[in-house]
Amino acid sequence: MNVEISPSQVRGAAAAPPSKSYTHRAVLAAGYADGATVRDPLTSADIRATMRAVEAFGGSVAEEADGSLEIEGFDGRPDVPADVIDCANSGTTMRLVTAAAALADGGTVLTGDESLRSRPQGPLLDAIEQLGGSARSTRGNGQAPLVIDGPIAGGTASIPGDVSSQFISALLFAGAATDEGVEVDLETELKSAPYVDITIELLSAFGVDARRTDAGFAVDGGQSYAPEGGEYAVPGDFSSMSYLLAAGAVAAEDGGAVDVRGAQPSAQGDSAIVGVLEDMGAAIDWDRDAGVISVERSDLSGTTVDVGDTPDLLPTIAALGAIADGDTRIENCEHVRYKETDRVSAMAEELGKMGASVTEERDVLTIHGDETELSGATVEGRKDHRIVMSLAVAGLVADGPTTIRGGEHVDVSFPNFFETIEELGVDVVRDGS
Ligand SMILES: O=C(O)C1=C[C@@H](OP(=O)(O)O)[C@@H](O)[C@H](O)C1
Ligand SMILES: C=C(OP(=O)(O)O)C(=O)O
Repeated sequence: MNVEISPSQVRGAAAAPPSKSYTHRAVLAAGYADGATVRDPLTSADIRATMRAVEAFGGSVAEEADGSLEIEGFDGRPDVPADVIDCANSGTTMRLVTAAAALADGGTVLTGDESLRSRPQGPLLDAIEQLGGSARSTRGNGQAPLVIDGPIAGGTASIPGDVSSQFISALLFAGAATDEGVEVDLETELKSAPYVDITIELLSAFGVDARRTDAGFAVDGGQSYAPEGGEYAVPGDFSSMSYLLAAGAVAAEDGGAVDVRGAQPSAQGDSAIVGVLEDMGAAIDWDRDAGVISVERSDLSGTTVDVGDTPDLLPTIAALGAIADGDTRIENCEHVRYKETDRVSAMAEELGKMGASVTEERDVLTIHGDETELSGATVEGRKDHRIVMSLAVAGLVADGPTTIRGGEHVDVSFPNFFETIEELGVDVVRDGS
């Protein structure tokens, strides 16, 4: 689907979708449990991949009329799946489910779409081997399709921390259900660290204790998953909010504001978007008790941001940088190249098509706002939800309409993104409709 965004002003209130990271974890944790109710879940393509995995392991997932999920679990011992598990476009699913598969008494085969089959899995496969399982990439290149044979008993695994934090989250989830527990020793500095904090917070809500150690992380074995009261409620998603807040900061109508609801504090590192916008000069206010962030249109200036902890914010910050005055330097971003697409190159090239002046280095992306006049263009969403949504923000203030190819990929994390921005006042035209 092509989506055309015309320069627009925005105003009013919007609800953030529920967090993708928390929903994946809650669905899988309910699977590890005897069962649980997950309230306010995100329903999206990536989450459906995790639901399919829970079912493949012998659980069941039913969506209730109020949107909550009634999940029957596999109680710490996954069945050997009757078929290949298709993780589609979801890295979180593939990593968390690979480690769960290592608990099954037999083999599991995991695959995904072309993008997911190009993303790194090798360090997690090595870790499973260190824990006594067998784990291999069918092509021997560290990428899916993957074949995992369990069960593992637990032990110590060392792993690099700078490829994906999801490997560590996966080992903590599975480690709690092993006999011996799992210690994860980090071989390098940890990137995307707040996502492991999300894991520890979620595990704790399910009665599972995991902790930081001097060497990395550890979880005792023999623990049972059970959320208090049998249910868990998912908070709002700050990565998704970043597009709405950015839209308000660049295009709120004079005297008006954009209010984003669902912004209760949690372990999400991407709440850093509020500070980034503040640093760029946005008039932004976060009422943490009410869970509402209000932002007004402001003249933005460039800033320097380290995205080591917040890789998913890179596309949003790059779009903001193309609108701001001066240089915006996005540092520590090499791991952002291992996502649905290489997002560092993708943003450099697609914003470039709109007239942005950008310098791309391996670990740094600099957008030269002073040398940039954004004009409408046809841009490629790269089958990547975050590239699509960020380019839509840039399109709000470009000179003329911007056509984004592949708009349907927002289905991965924010299925009603275009409806939401339309309600805020954005002129959106889908496929000539
Ligand atoms: O654990 C998670 O929920 C996620 C971790 C991050 O990935 P990496 O740890 O691979 O950087 C992030 O980019 C992804 O969108 C979600
Ligand atoms: C990288 C992302 O997710 P995943 O790793 O689950 O594919 C994302 O949502 O930006």
